[in-house]
Parts: sequence; C-alpha cells; structure tokens
Amino acid sequence: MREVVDKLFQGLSIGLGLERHRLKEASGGEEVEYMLKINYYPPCPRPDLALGVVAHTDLSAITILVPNEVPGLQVFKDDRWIDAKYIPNALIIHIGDQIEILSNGKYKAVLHRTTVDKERTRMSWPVFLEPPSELVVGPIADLLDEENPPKYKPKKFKDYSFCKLNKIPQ
Ligand SMILES: O=C(O)CCC(=O)C(=O)O
Ligand SMILES: [Fe+2]
Repeated sequence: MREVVDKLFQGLSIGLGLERHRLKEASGGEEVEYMLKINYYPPCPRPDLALGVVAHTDLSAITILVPNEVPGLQVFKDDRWIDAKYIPNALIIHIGDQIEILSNGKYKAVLHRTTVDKERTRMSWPVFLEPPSELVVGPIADLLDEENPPKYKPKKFKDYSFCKLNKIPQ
C-alpha cells in the first residue's frame, strides 16, 4: 500500500513540474491518514429510481478503491455519466478535493456517484488518504504567480471537512 501511495503522489507531483515528494509532504507526509470505509449497496427493485451514493467529490487527497464485481460506479466527464468498468484486481483511483486545492485547480477532483443493481449486492472498499486534521492545506506556492493567482483559501483540513459535511461554503 505504501509503495502505491508514494507512486501516486510522485506521479502527480511530477505532472505539475514539482519535486516528486512535494504533494505527499503537502498532504501530511508520513502523517497522511488512511480512512477505510465499507460501502454496502443491497439489491434494489427499482434501480432506475435510486442511487447508491449521490454525485460528489471526495474530501480526501486521493482515494484508492476496491470494488466487488457488481458494476455501479459512474464518473462525470464531458457532460455525461460514464460507467467505470469493473476490471478484476484493478484499483480505482480518485483525485480528491485536497489535490485539487494543492494543485490550484490543475487537477480536478472527480465527480462521481453510484447506481444500484436489481438483483445483486454491490460492495466497495475505498481508502481515503487524508491530511491530518490540523494541517493547513492551500495551493502550493511554487504553482502561483501573477497569471496563476490562488483559487482556494488555505484551510485546516478539519475546517474544510466541517464546512463540506455541513454544506457551508468554503
Ligand atoms: O462505491 C463506490 O464505488 C464509490 C463510493 C464512494 O464514492 C464513496 O464512498 O465516496
Ligand atoms: Fe466517493
């Protein structure tokens, strides 16, 4: 898990022209928290009328998700919902809000939702990689200049989470 996490942060840092440890450090370094959630979506007689989870972006920096074989995850791209294909043994990686903020919007947190199945139970196991609650997260200074002013307010992760969960503007 550690190697996968380091590789993800490194690739994303390099993509921004930053030193490879930068995004992990800005997300808390070795203090990054791993929050496992277990989603259980029982069969639904009217999948056309229900969703598993409504459209959202994750609060995390990065999410690493293991799904079972029942498809249901959809991502919003080019103004439409696209089904994420189930690929055995593959991990699904989401960019979350904190990477969007750190990158000053160069990376976008993925908008996603889940559908439910008429006969089968869907499950998923996302691990949310989150900054420690007291860490202030804001756009990385190296990415800012006159043409690229900060688009997000630096904020403690716990305050960002509180506002998002209580639907208070950031
Ligand atoms: O079940 C899934 O595939 C996604 C779940 C999800 O988006 C979440 O728990 O944040
Ligand atoms: Fe999610």
